[in-house]
Parts: sequence; structure tokens; C-alpha cells
Amino acid sequence: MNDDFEDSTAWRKALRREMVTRRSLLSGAEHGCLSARIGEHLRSTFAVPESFAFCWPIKHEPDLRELAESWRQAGARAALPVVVETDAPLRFRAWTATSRLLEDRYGIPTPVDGEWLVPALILLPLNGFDPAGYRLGYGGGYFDRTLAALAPRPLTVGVGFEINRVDSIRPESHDQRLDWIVTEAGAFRPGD
Ligand SMILES: Nc1nc2c(c(=O)[nH]1)N(C=O)[C@@H](CNc1ccc(C(=O)N[C@@H](CCC(=O)O)C(=O)O)cc1)CN2
Ligand SMILES: Nc1ncnc2c1ncn2[C@@H]1O[C@H](COP(=O)(O)OP(=O)(O)OP(=O)(O)O)[C@@H](O)[C@H]1O
Repeated sequence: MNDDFEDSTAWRKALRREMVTRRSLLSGAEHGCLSARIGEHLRSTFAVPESFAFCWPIKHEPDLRELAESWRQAGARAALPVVVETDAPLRFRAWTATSRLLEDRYGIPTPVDGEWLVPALILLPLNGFDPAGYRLGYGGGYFDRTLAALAPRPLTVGVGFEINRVDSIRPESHDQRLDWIVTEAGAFRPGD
């Protein structure tokens, strides 16, 4: 293993932790308010999709469960990601307010039954992000693998807080660029 590899791995690891720490310092009220603003930008930017995936919030990620329920009630099929295997693409399972969820290997509430589907739009939580449209997650590589494997590619919408914006996440060849980034400050097409 060369020094550059070790340096960038250590740098990413430190940045991942720093990003979670920044969110953990938000009060519950601030977090709720920022999440609601992201939900509003999503509602005003996108038509109700035929189907979409969102994530059950962990590590102080934006909480988009209200938006998910309102899109669902407006006719969209909602889904949550499922880690079916380590180092493999995610799959997606239909979600409703009555779905039975059990914690997966990472402690993330995950549907235990329901139909498998491929969402037309994916809301990806941004642990960190840069203005070029690259996302920093938690180091599993799950979304990168998932997007690399899906054809046609779903519309990818990163959802995060401005406090998690960085100049560059120093993207690597496997990192997938997002189509949109939505924060409390608005909806952006990366690169614009
Ligand atoms: N809310 C939510 N659900 C999600 C994701 C997400 O980013 N957010 N995922 C997006 O892909 C998938 C899960 N990916 C994850 C990948 C790693 C870890 C994790 O806890 N990693 C350890 C470090 C492990 C290591 O370094 O080997 C950690 O952060 O402590 C959690 C979730 C599917 N569900
Ligand atoms: N398409 C792919 N095929 C094979 N390996 C991949 C692919 N995409 C990413 N990886 C591997 O996954 C590992 C983690 O990637 P990365 O650091 O980008 O994760 P992340 O985006 O932070 O994680 P997550 O999406 O789970 O939150 C890296 O070692 C990378 O080589």
C-alpha cells in the first residue's frame, strides 16, 4: 500500500467523523427546521415521482420521513434501501407507514418484508458533499456500487445540510456524481 493511498484513506475517515460531529451539534429544533426546509425544496423542485427511495435517518442525517409520507399519499411508491450483502449493491424494498422494520447490521431500521423495486428517484443522505456533486458516505461504498449497477440510472438527489459542504471530497474513480443536491439553502444542479 503506498503512502498516497494511506493518506487519502485516513483523510476520508477523519472527514467522515468530522461531518457527523458537525451535525450532532445541531439542537433538535434546528435539525427539525433544516429537515423541513429540505423537504419544502424537494416538493417545489420535483414532481411527485412514480417511485422513490429515501433513507431512515441515522447519525443526525436530514429527516425526510414526512416528505416520504406526503409523496406516498400523493401516489408515489416509497422504498428504503436494504443491505443484502457486504460490499454488494443495495436493493430497495417498498415502504409504507405500517411496514415492519428491524435493525440491520449497522443498526439501521430496514424493512423485513415488502416488494423489491427499483426506484425512479433516490434521495441519498449526504454525510458530506462538494459543489461538484460528489457525496461522502460512511465508507461502505454501497450507493456507488448500486448506481454503477443500475441501468437506466435513477435520478440521484443528494440531501444534506450546508454545514456538511466541503470544497472537495477528493473524488476517486468509483465516486458517482449526483444529478442534484438539495440543502436547506435550495436545490442545485452540481456544476451550475
Ligand atoms: N440512513 C442511511 N441509511 C443507509 C445508508 C446511509 O448512508 N444512510 N447507506 C448508504 O450507503 C446504506 C448503509 N451504509 C452504511 C455504511 C457504513 C456504515 C457504518 O456504520 N460504518 C462504520 C464504519 C465501518 C468501517 O469503517 O468499516 C461507521 O461509520 O462507524 C453505516 C451504513 C444503506 N442505508
Ligand atoms: N462500483 C464499485 N465497485 C467496487 N468497489 C467499489 C465501487 N464503488 C465503491 N467501491 C469501494 O467501496 C469502498 C468505499 O467507498 P467510499 O469511500 O466512496 O464509500 P461511501 O460513499 O462513503 O459509502 P456509503 O455509500 O456506503 O455511505 C472503497 O474502497 C471503494 O473502492
